[in-house]
Amino acid sequence: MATNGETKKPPPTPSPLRNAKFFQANMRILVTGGAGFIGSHLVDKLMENEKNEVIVVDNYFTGSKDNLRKWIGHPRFELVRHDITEPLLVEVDQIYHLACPASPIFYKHNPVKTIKTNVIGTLNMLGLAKRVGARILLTSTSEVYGDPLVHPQPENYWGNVNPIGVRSCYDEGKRVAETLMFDYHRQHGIEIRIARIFNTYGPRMNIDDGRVVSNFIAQALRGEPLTVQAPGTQTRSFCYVSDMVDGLLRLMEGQHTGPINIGNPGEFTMQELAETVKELINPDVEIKMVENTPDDPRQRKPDITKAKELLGWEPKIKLRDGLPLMEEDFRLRLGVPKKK
Ligand SMILES: NC(=O)c1ccc[n+]([C@@H]2O[C@H](COP(=O)([O-])OP(=O)(O)OC[C@H]3O[C@@H](n4cnc5c(N)ncnc54)[C@H](O)[C@@H]3O)[C@@H](O)[C@H]2O)c1
Ligand SMILES: O=c1ccn([C@@H]2O[C@H](COP(=O)(O)OP(=O)(O)O[C@H]3OC[C@@H](O)[C@H](O)[C@H]3O)[C@@H](O)[C@H]2O)c(=O)[nH]1
Repeated sequence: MATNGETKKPPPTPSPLRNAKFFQANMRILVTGGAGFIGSHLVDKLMENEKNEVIVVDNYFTGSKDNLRKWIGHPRFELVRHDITEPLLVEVDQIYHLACPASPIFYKHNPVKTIKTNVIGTLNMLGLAKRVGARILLTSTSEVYGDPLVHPQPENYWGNVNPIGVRSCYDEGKRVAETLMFDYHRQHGIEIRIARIFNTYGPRMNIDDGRVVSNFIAQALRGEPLTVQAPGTQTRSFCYVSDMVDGLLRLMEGQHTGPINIGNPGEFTMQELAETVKELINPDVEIKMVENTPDDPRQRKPDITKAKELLGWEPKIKLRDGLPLMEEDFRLRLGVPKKK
């Protein structure tokens, strides 16, 4: 009611845009680290749903705008340069929290920054989730199992991690991030989801990322020796990125907090991986044994019983089928056409 003699104004008419298609979006989703390898594939999948608006925040340490170029300028998409060690205020319904360098070379490059990203960055994202009531999913890692003494690794295995080693900024950082997620869940009722991701590969990995699959493919295409780090008998299990994204979406949409292992249980020694890459991509290339780095886990293979039972998820793409898809992307980016 106007009490001071002014004429009462009718309420403002809503903008005509309110009725436009894009304003009917009913889920606003934040993806931290969305300019990186897994993050950008996740964004592609989220953007396929016309009811999603996607906001990516990234500091471009290991990610690139190029991974998101098809979405830049799209009305349901926003890209923000932001470092998650600083607070962030955005109104969102869900948070996929991926921001963190994942390649050992990059996460060891500035270990203090890596642990800040895992601890302060995760605190900031949990603070945001609490403030706006968003559900938050953390991409944790198989590295929380350290150099595992139980094989394959189920989620109830507590791990064998060196707390003062060169990898601890990452593996202990992710363990603290998981602790923070559960403390916010128990203390503040935040809806949480934790994925423990095992080695993932696919198109868009940085060519000089330093991880084993990208190294071997780039080396094979450049005609350089494949560098197997000694002893070469250490094992890993490799999941193709589309399978990974499918697992993350099911976890976010499902009813289980996790942690849930998401990975492909096919297990290979690094020597076997090198031989497979050689056979599929360049039979003329040499395989060379080189020195390893400290605390390299000797074996790793997910027990995915929980993912199968609770999420109805299991990987579909075998290593032999995934490697050629990644080869194609690397050939384009390196300018090495396939011989006829
Ligand atoms: N790819 C794997 O094999 C694997 C395995 C286990 C866990 N993970 C986890 O999945 C997530 C994504 O991994 P990826 O392979 O896509 O790695 P990536 O390095 O390609 O992507 C990480 C992204 O986070 C961004 N980032 C890093 N620090 C940041 C900060 N402080 N603020 C804002 N942005 C920041 C990077 O610029 C990059 O775009 C990571 O959390 C990683 O720990 C990956
Ligand atoms: O050129 C290389 C690179 C690596 N390797 C070996 O390949 C194995 C895998 O190494 P990567 O650097 O690809 O990755 P890691 O398995 O050590 O860590 C990975 O797994 C868990 C995730 O959380 C991490 O983000 C991811 O990098 C290691 O045994 C390493 O010694 C080689 O033999 N040659």
